[in-house]
Amino acid sequence: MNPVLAELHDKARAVLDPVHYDFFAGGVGDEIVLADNEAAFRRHALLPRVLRGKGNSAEFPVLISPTAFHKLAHPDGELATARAAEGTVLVSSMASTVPIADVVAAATGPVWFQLYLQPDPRVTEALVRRAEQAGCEALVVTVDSPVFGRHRRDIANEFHDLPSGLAAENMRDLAGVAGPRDIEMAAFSWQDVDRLRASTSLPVWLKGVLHPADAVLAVGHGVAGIFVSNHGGRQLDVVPAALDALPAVVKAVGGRVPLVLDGGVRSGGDIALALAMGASSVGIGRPVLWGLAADGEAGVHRVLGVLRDEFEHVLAMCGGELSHDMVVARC
Ligand SMILES: Cc1cc2nc3c(=O)[nH]c(=O)nc-3n(C[C@H](O)[C@H](O)[C@H](O)COP(=O)(O)O)c2cc1C
Ligand SMILES: CCCCCCC(=O)C(=O)O
Repeated sequence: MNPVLAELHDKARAVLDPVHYDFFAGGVGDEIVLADNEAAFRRHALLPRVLRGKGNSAEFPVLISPTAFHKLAHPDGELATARAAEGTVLVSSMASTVPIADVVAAATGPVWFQLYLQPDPRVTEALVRRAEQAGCEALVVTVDSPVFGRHRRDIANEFHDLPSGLAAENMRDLAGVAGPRDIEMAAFSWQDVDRLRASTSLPVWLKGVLHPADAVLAVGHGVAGIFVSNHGGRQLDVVPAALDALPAVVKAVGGRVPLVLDGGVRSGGDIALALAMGASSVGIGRPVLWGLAADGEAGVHRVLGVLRDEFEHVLAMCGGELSHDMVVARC
């Protein structure tokens, strides 16, 4: 891990309420997948190419993945994250503690809205209208959560509710219910994706696809792109690391839509590996939360800055381009 990210993580652990630290840090079950997401990067290496006469001209291929409840990390919450995002796409969680309109107003770059489809279609519809009116540029539908993940740390800590004064602000005053509604998890189908696409002109991405057959279905159902993700090891503890699931999805999709690799990315080298293995970009979750908890907007800015700097350095060292033939197993 980049040492600046490690330092921010240590500071976040020190300043956060331990219950909230566990909510952010924890995963499902025995946290095998949580650990494996990072370990998978250590199982691969890059063979750099030389004498290509190319530098580090690529765009910064990093998105901020959606994470809930930023005001648990810092009083400025998602406003600080949005201000720090600086041109990087911010995927704002439906479970944000700041309303989406205020997140977009504070942002310096594009904001996409992460959506859990809701059993009451009127609630989903109202959320989509809210995201559109706020100026979000895409919807990211999280499809890996038919039920809540079972997080042992949260169960042991009896962490069930937000502290008083905090709420999932996007859930306020929807479909006839005054005040914030609960976010509900439920099983949906491809028809629900079709219905959502028909209801909006925004591009619709799916987040939480691991099986290549689902990736092919997603392309067939007209999605704009796919997050290859196991939700940062928070949903099911028997799945592969996100990076290990990537190659089959890359092969199945064959370049028809962009793929975001999300889970365990902690350095510029990790970003380069994911790109060489076929991702178009990567998503980062917890490092942003550590930066936010440690130092608010400046902390998130620092996280993005060190990743940008490290990625550019690695890319220059690799001859300015990354391709699948450069990836080898680490012995
Ligand atoms: C505290 C926390 C809250 C999260 N909240 C959401 C969420 O509201 N919606 C969602 O789709 N994913 C959510 N995720 C998953 C992230 O979007 C992302 O997939 C994951 O954090 C990536 O792994 P990483 O933390 O190793 O970078 C959350 C993850 C964490 C750690
Ligand atoms: C009670 C609302 C929970 C929002 C889901 C947040 C999430 O996805 C997570 O991983 O945590």
